[in-house]
Amino acid sequence: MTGEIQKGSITALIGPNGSGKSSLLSLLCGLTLPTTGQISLNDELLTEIKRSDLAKKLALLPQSNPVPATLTVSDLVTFGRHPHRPWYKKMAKEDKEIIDWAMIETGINSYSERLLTDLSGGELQRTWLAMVLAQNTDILMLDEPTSWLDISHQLSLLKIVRRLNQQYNKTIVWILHDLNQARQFSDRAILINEGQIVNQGNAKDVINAKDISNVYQTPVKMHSLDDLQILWPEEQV
Ligand SMILES: Nc1ncnc2c1ncn2[C@@H]1O[C@H](COP(=O)(O)OP(=O)(O)OP(=O)(O)O)[C@@H](O)[C@H]1O
Repeated sequence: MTGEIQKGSITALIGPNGSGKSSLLSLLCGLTLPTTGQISLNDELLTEIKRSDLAKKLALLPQSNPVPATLTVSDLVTFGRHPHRPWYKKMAKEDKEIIDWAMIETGINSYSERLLTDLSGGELQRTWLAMVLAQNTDILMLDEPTSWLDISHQLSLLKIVRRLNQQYNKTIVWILHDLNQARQFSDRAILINEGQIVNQGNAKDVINAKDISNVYQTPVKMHSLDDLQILWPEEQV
């Protein structure tokens, strides 16, 4: 089945553990090569785009990142500029402006000189997001960006990403395990099961009780809460 990510949209990759979401994201980023099929970006085959050029078009926030002990917040965000300047060149005014912008957009500018090891989980995740943002790409790929965050920090991060999409027309592809959040914060969804795309389209259509029950092998119902519709497991303990 052919899958499509629409420019300027937020697309959620959803599916059970081990269904192939991270593998698909890795393929979309050119980190792994497809054994069959093709992936193209704006009509150009991904395999024909130089890695250094690809890094100017898309940025990936992986699922887990080791925390370098001696680095500060601004050091890490500066790494985001790497694809845009050779290691031997000093940072230009434009690099500094983009780094400052990324830190302001993610709300981390007030602690830019703190060590990464001194940050809370929520602060650290926003710092990683700022680093990815400093890469200044049109496309952001985020692998489970809200895992390990409490509900308030999850919402804060989801809102930052949605603002980046709406204000700067960033194309977002993210993996989210919370199906209600995926439904609420994404325009589109791709439902994956056992390495296959089961359904794709408008997030509100794809994330429906019937398909989710089937794919996750867990009966769920859709409930209305004010104007919000939420999925809830049918069986309560
Ligand atoms: N490097 C690899 N070599 C071999 N098999 C792999 C490799 N990476 C992942 N897999 C397998 O591919 C399948 C899909 O894994 P993947 O990590 O893409 O799933 P996922 O949907 O992202 O899962 P989760 O929600 O648990 O993160 C799994 O069965 C996994 O064991």
